[in-house]
Amino acid sequence: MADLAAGLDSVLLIADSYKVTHHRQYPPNTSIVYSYFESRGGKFPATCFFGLQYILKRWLVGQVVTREKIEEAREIFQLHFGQNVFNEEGWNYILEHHNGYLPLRIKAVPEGTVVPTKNVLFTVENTDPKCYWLTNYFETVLVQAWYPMTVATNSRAQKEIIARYLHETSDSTAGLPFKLHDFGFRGSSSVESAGIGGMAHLVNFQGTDTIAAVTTARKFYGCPMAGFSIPAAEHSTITSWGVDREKEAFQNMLTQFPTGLMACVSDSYDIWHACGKLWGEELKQLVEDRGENGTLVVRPDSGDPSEVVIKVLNILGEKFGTSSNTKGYKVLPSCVRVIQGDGISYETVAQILENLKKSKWSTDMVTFGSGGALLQRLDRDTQKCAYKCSYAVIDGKEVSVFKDPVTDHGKKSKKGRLTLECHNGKFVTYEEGKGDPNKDIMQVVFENGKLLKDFDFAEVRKNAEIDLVKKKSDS
Ligand SMILES: O=C1OCCC/C1=C\Nc1ccccc1
Repeated sequence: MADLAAGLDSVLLIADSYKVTHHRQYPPNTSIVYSYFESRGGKFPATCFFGLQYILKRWLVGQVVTREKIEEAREIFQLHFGQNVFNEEGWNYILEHHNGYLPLRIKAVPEGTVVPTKNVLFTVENTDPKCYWLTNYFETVLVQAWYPMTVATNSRAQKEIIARYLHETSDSTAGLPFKLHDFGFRGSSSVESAGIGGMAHLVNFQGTDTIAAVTTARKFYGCPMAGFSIPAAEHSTITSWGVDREKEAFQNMLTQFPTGLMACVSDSYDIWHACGKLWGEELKQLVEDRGENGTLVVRPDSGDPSEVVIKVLNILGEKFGTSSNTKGYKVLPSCVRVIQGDGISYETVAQILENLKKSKWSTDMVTFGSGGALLQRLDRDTQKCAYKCSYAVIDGKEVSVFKDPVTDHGKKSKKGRLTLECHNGKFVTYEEGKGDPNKDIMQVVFENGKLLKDFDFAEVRKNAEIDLVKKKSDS
């Protein structure tokens, strides 16, 4: 019996089923199919392009077509369709004439680039006229780039909000990279997607608890350590001491981690008592005497985020004292801070920061954690990501290809060969080959099975930087 477990790593088996039947459906003598990927619009006006390189390296680069995979696919598709629709000849041709390398050319905007929606982001075409059917075979896995780019876009939008409030209410934006911590590992749909999405968040920030994100960045973007975390409690490590020993549990955290940052979830029973009596009185001296850079980060984890964060700050301010920064906002001594990791999303973070500002607290006193909203509560429609054929060569004649549904002209697709150019800082997509290929921002990143451009994470982060941080004038 064939090995039933195989197949989960075969490039022949990562397409939607119907694509297996598409080689028979194009016009006779089709020699080129050229398609493009865009964000047609959606929640954010611009998309931070990220994650194509992961897909290329994970699935398409190298000698990905083998005799075994062809045999296996033939067997699986015979069972799956109950008839012979598999393009064995086509795949054998790739194996025999291209030595298992995929004869495709992919041009893409540099990873991390922020591009207004409705612009081309990458193009795909076959480089061997016999393999016209290959371009759209890989739509399925290439369109999955929607996920990392949408996470990066959503995460970046929150960075802009936090940066604005930091700029308005604190002495420095230096802490910005650690202001939104990834809490999303458990709420992700799989370890792989947590790695991809967690890595996308790290394009914009440096705080994460999603270990898969740093391992994925190491493997696919050459980044030895893309994100950082600190010693932190969870409810079990506090509640296991019993309701009458929360103080002992807190004291243990202070003695086990005597220097640096340490976070302690403090809402197991009564956060007001925890802040006012335990941290603010009985353990106050220990908190203030912690070693160099010793900072206790109090973590509420329930209640209305706006109300709770401000009330926690007010109690801690009462107990540990406050001073005023150069912008006139309240700051706590460096030995204590707050992290709010419950209910944080693009929709709520602005409101919480506005309430903080109204209460005259510096944004620098708080860090945020975000889980499901950061890595999971998004879909392909958030940025309306789509892949469409815009050009073909049939019987040796070039043709523009498009759709324009009478039932939704928002789904109208672009025509012809596309280039993306930048004119006085504005991105413009040229259709019908009317652009200047020498000015195309899109670069060939993949050709005939080889990765031609390997982005490292630092380059991606630089491309994705937000304006406020770019302007040196604001420090
Ligand atoms: O609450 C959580 O849910 C799930 C993910 C991790 C997590 C908290 N971690 C943490 C890290 C650094 C400072 C504070 C908390």
